[in-house]
Amino acid sequence: LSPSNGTASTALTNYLDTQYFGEIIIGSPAQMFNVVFDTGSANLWVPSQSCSPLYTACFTHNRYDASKSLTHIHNGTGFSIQYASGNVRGFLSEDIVGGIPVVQVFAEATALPAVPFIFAKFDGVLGMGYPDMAIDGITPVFDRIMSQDVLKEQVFSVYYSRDPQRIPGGQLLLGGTESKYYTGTFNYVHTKGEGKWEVTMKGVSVGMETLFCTEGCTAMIDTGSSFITGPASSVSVLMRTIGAVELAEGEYTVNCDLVMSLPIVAFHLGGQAYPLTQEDYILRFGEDICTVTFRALDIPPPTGPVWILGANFIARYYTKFDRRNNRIGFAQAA
Ligand SMILES: CCc1nc(N)nc(N)c1-c1ccc2c(c1)N(CCCOC)[C@H](c1ccccc1)CC2
Repeated sequence: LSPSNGTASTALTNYLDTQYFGEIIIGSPAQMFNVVFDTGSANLWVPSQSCSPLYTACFTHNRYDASKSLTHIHNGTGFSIQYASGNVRGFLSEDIVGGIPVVQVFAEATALPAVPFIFAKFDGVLGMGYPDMAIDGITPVFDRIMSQDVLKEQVFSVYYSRDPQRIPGGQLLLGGTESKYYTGTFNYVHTKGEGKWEVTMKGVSVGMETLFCTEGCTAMIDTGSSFITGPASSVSVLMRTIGAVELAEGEYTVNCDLVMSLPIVAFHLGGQAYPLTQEDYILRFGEDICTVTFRALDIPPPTGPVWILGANFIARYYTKFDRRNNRIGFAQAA
């Protein structure tokens, strides 16, 4: 993250269109980590040198070694965070983070469950959510950067490529938008104003019919999720409508020969429809396995019920997260 004309850009790696992450450095001398820049959470954590080697997932990732950093400041407060796909426990530390030097309180993870972190191609997570979402009331990285007044705009934009071979696999741009990653203009939707990257969705349509969320519902725009998730009741009907079969818990596949005949699924946000074609919501693993990138996921109140629009949505719609105006902008991704 090196600020130039009031913006700072980080290239992202795209792993199989399902994981997108970029590099940050922590401490002096610099220790490098791959992290997901995650709008669904608001804390920074990386695996810790003091994570027991019994946790295979720690063993197979870069670990922060406090004893090797001259700028490390001890904290030691307990930390635990819950994601839809797994949770992480550890303790707090403080050190210099990133190219834009911010002194940041972050968590050293000492308990990293093998499922799912053994599948993570990244080491840790850098939450890009609002401060209200931050565990232990820690000021998030982006808030610390905003308070340095180095950014042209108090926004950040996310490009996720739709082809794992494409270089770069994506981009996080702090302070503005990158014109080469979108076409047309931005349509904006205001956040629900509860300190989350959440908006009111007006409906989910399959083909010409609005079948779900017909009375309105909540959608989280989540750069940390691979897929689109929705309430199990809606997603199971959606899957039956497109002829998908449930493979594992909440996971669906379709016969690859039928992919061409699949309907358009559209998400109605802020007076605009955001359609996904079968190319956008089918992942082809090899010749004959076509998985649907919608997952059934019931998130209990008060957080849920909520639809989560993840990487496969963002790959189609270049997304601008606007903290100045508490709104999210979408444009056709290039
Ligand atoms: C980024 C943190 C996070 N933040 C939010 N808001 N939601 C969720 N679900 C995650 C999360 C936690 C853990 C893992 C994850 C995602 N993964 C997906 C990366 C998505 O990269 C964009 C990978 C994966 C592989 C196999 C099966 C399930 C998941 C590794 C494990």
